[in-house]
Amino acid sequence: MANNPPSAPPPAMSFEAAATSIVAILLAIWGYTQWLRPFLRDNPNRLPLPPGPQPRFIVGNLQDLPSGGREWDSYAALAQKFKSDVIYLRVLGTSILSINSFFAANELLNQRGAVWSDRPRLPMIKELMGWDWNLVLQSYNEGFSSHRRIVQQHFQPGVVTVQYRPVMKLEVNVLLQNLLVAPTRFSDHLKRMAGAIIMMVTYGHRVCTDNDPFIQLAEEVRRHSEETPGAALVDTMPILKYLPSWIAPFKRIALFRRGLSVKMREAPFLMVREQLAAGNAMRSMVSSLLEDESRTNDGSDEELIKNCGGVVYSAGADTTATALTNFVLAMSLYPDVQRRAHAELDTVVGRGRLLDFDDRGKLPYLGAILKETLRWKAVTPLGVPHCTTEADEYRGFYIPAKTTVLPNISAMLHDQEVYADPEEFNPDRFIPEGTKPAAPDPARAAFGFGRRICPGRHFADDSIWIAISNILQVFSIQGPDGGIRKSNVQWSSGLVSTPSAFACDIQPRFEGAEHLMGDD
Ligand code: HEM
Repeated sequence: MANNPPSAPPPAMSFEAAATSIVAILLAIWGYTQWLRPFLRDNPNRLPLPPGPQPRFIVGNLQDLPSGGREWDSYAALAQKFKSDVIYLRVLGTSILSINSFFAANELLNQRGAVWSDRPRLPMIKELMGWDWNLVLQSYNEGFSSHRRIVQQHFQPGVVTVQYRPVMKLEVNVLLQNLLVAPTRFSDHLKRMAGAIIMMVTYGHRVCTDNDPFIQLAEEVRRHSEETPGAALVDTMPILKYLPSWIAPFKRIALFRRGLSVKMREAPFLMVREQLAAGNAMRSMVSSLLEDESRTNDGSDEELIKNCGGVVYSAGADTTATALTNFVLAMSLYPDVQRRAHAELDTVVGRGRLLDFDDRGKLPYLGAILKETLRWKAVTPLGVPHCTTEADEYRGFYIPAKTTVLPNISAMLHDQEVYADPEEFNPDRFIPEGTKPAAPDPARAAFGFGRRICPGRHFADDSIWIAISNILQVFSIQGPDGGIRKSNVQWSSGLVSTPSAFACDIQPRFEGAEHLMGDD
């Protein structure tokens, strides 16, 4: 038998290959510990996690995370599939809990507010885009309570009624005139009205033209915020934020948007400070805070005031304008609802004057339209994410500390058990009849929960009511010939979900209606 030649020794592993293997092993260990963490830490009784799709090794539920539009429906579908209103997902070490019923939201976010009211880290929007100053996204350790106290004080019901209602009436009158002159541009007019009210009460700035720089800035911010906070990969893998910009395009986008965040906070604030120095500032939230601050004279609160002005400006205008646009769409799709509203207005107020806040109690059907507007299409369908500060137990399930909590407001407002035929715009559901009680007020979910509940809700309620009631009093809204097909309108992702453009016809509904709209 011939001898086989001795085999060549295996080639020595190159340095690169060895390094790659070590990194891969370290990553696998990291992934494994991240994957196991919720079971190991703070879970002495080894409670199970809430129902949800089976996680995969290392990446967890990355592929199950809803994306690509209407994420609220995908979360609701997961809730149906797993027959549970709370759904647990784990993505690269981050725990996510989707809450899909008001019942669970009430038990967790309202009743256990001390633990369930923080905000998640959100590296994309807060650290890279620079929105960490914004109360809406602020954690407890980022100055939440001082910011919240100021905004709450300036938007409590007494202040809204006395100081802000006159501004709302004035700007609604401008809205009516704009709708009369250029009805097809209704969407711009609604944005302008919502922005103008906010600019006046926050900074004492009167919006006089469509080209107002602050309204345009707000619109630019809106155009660049069509992603749901927490949806970026860097939010679940914060380490990615250290990648250089040339291989991480999201960092270049974030840098551009950072500029908008700075402008939104700085520009109107500097305007008020200059006006105060010149002695011609109008009374507003920011001017009175600055005057108070100059009396105490320590200069330390300027940043706080700047932040509070910026948050009201960024949180208040877009939300209100979106609710009003949904209302216009509903009116053009449901002519019978509109006819009944017109009849109620003609009977109670007549056609001789514009209605006022005092008329509200006498107009139950209009009140029901407002509620149905907030229910039919949630303005913030996935709310703003909450975060748990410590581990908790719910219905025998273990909820890890630092879980990102997504309240599925849309699912709560479309719960078949609570609101029959939820896709239909039906204000009657809010009018009690015989022994049938009214459906629950959607405000219990639409404005969020617990310690983070929207501080602008009284203001939003008043401004939306006065706008829709005045529009209905003088105008009739119709879809274009052939009507609008509901399926043609799409709602965006993002914190605020706006409908895509649609056409409709808005005309005065009786002779002389235009004379009710006075010069402002
Ligand atoms: C239709 C109108 C509006 C809707 C549907 C709405 C909805 C919401 C929701 C769902 C939240 C999150 C609550 C939570 O985390 O549980 C929120 C927070 C907030 N809203 Fe509104 N909002 C509206 C109008 C306004 C207005 C007019 C203002 C102006 C004052 C405002 C200021 C804020 C602020 C500052 C926060 C953050 C509160 C915090 O994190 O502590 N909102 N809003």
